[in-house]
Amino acid sequence: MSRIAACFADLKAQGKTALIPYVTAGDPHPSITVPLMHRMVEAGANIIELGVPFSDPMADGPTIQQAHERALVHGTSLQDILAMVKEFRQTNQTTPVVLMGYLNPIEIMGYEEFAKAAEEAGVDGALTVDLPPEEGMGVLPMFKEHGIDPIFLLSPTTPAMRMKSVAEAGGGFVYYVSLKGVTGASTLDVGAVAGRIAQIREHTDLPLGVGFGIKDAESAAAVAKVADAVVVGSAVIKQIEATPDDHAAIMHNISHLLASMRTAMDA
Ligand SMILES: O=P(O)(O)OC[C@@H](O)[C@@H](O)c1c[nH]c2ccccc12
Repeated sequence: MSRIAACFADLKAQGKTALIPYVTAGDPHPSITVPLMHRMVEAGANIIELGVPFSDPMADGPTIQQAHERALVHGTSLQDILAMVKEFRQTNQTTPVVLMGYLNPIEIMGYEEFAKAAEEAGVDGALTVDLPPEEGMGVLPMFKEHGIDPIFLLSPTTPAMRMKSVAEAGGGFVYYVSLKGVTGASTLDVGAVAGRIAQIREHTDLPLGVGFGIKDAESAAAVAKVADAVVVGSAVIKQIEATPDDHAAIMHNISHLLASMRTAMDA
């Protein structure tokens, strides 16, 4: 069983929902990323979404765009990120790590080489925003061969017919984008999300994660009632944005945010 499947099975047995924080690797400095990953697990994170910095993150709002820029200042590369995951795996063999980003850095490395290196580093999934499953024919078998679950996005505008094919092409979990727009939105209609989640469940047995616009304990708890996983990105990155030069404060504030979400989700 894959690490992601095991994680969801374990949570299901406990009647819990997965908490998935997103951080951009290398933001605000490469030295913080691995310790921050461990700290997030201690605070209650079940899966880590690790962003691969890219110069044109077109699905991201200003908060995460700036995270990419801060990480790129230090030249954080895909190779560096795989080394970070490897280091994380030295003391954590159970928490799944999903690389999250855009196709370009993977294309440059080469798909096969990436899949091999990612497997060796201990990566569990890859979410490439600009690779829709329809265009992944050459790539997806390679990912799967190396135990990398391809994670795909569904949106409020995805037609029912496509839900099934996207879910079939994917692995690990399905990521439902809660709204039309970019990351870091301030509005979240939990009622509308619940309706769409029910519809998606008719087409797949994969766990369903929801992201975009979850920013505090209250919104995390509300989404946890209808989904299998809650993804939180911009609210985490805002803690970095607040004190970019104070790593201890960043660790403390992110840990505090995630712990408050965990408590509310489990209540
Ligand atoms: O930032 P938000 O609104 O909390 O949404 C999660 C999101 O940031 C994270 O999953 C993510 C970061 N970059 C992305 C690009 C596309 C889809 C999702 C993402």
